Amino acid sequence: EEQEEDVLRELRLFLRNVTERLALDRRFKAFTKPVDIEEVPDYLMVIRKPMDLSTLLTNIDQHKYVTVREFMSDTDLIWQNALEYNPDSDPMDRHIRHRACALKDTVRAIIRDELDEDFERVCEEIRESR
Ligand SMILES: COC(=O)[C@H](Cc1ccco1)c1ccncc1
Repeated sequence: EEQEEDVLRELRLFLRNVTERLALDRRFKAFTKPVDIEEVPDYLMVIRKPMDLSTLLTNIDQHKYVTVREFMSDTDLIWQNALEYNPDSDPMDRHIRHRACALKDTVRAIIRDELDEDFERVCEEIRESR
């Protein structure tokens, strides 16, 4: 009902704010847009589910996320894909992996500090009711 839509609207505002703050962080530049398949032709053979910050914003606007947990599953894809596709010891791979780990830690810290657990519980109840 209307109160549920108010909750989901507030969820989308929170998720947009988090995503935009991540996209402004220079460390996460490589995560702002989909990996360029022309530049990396084998990417889709290695990575089954690409994800990036611009796609998160599109998903938010398409009402894909009803809980923060669902949003976190997609943010986890971003850094997990980077660790998987860039596993070597050369400096480039080490650099993107360090940034991937920074993205993981930053998202978790924001959610821990800024998400009220009662709010997420209400979102989970809406999810289960649908
Ligand atoms: C999330 O970004 C990536 O996984 C690409 C993979 C990639 C390899 C070559 C071109 O792009 C990346 C971009 C920048 N620096 C390292 C790796």
